[in-house]
Amino acid sequence: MYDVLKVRRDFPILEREVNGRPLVYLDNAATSQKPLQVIRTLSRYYERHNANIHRGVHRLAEEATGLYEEARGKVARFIGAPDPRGLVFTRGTTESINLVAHAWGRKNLREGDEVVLTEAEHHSNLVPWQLAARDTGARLRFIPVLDDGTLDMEAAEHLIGPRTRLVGCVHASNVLGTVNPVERLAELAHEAGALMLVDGAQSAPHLPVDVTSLGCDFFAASGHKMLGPTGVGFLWARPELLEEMEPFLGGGEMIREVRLERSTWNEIPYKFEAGTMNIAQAIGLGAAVDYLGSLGMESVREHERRLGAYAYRRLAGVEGITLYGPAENRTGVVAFNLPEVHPHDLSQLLDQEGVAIRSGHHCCQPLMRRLGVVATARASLYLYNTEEEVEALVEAIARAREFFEAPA
Ligand SMILES: Cc1ncc(COP(=O)(O)O)c(CN[C@@H]2CONC2=O)c1O
Repeated sequence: MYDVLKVRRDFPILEREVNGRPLVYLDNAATSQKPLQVIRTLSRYYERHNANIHRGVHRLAEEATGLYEEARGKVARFIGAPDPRGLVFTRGTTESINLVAHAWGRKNLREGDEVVLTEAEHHSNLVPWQLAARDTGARLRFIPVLDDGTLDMEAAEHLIGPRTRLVGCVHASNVLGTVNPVERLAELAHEAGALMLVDGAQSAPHLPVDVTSLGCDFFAASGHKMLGPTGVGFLWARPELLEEMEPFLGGGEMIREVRLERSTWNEIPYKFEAGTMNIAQAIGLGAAVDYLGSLGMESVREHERRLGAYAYRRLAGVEGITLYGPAENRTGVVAFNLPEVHPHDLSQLLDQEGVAIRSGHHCCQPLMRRLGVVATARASLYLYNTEEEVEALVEAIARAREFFEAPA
């Protein structure tokens, strides 16, 4: 394990006050804070190495290209990808999944084919497939969520069958905190001759990920949720799939030869990196991966498992509260509701006390309907949060209730 207080000194924003109170940042599922090592990497790149990449023949361009491709290798190794050619930089999870739905989906889905998703998907692993199904005549099927927040795997075994062409599943839910059995879903998908896509937005920052042992064919994640800057994420795919897929975006870099009527494509992964990429952000993500590697993802996972269980236990002691998701095998995401306080009102009152959580549907409206609510409050912990911050949350909730119960 690592020294959390020592780690916190790497995150200057955690020293902030908000509304006259120490910031208690518990909205990490939305975006994480950034360590000085990432911030300084971005500054140093712009101060000393900034140039456009790949085509330039001058020293600066060579340095920038080297840093960018070094970042690709770091991220590939971080997720256990054997070949960095399968690592495509994107803007984030949303763009990564849209790339698959367009560049693989439009080419391979036909009338009557099925894409199996779950009731717990974030809109970015649902809407792209709705659009692909609309355009190809394919049909979407959904693995139900059980009352305890886990997936109905018996139903999954019946839903995944000879018509299935792709199974897509969120690895760790941004609402329920559930870590889903994507390895088993990948087995079921492959037995049916289908591919497996994992939405890793909430797992890559929080769990050790090895795409080979997961058995998936596509893995998508966002840099800003794993200590990196906004504007960068990645899609990992088995290189042979990328070779077969059509380009997603057309333009510079992704071409080999361009004629007026038609063009040929660059090799992977560049076929999928059209135009000037978010160079500095990708290099910043490489620094974020270095930082996470210095802590060790097993240690990050263990810290969040313990702190998440502590938060779940302390919140369960709040009278009348409804907690969503399983008590075990969860990340540090805890969604909850109080009977008499709307989550938006609660989060505003907590903000008055310096406590930052999120309220709303969390881009999971179908899951909100499954839970029988319109919205929830959500605290989401990360590697730098502490038990004292969980206590601050519980105390701020108690004061918010007093505010609403106080006679007018
Ligand atoms: C499970 C999951 N998938 C995909 C995304 C989309 O990621 P990008 O926005 O980086 O493309 C998110 C974002 N999480 C949302 C964002 O804010 N709060 C959340 O829970 C997510 O939690």
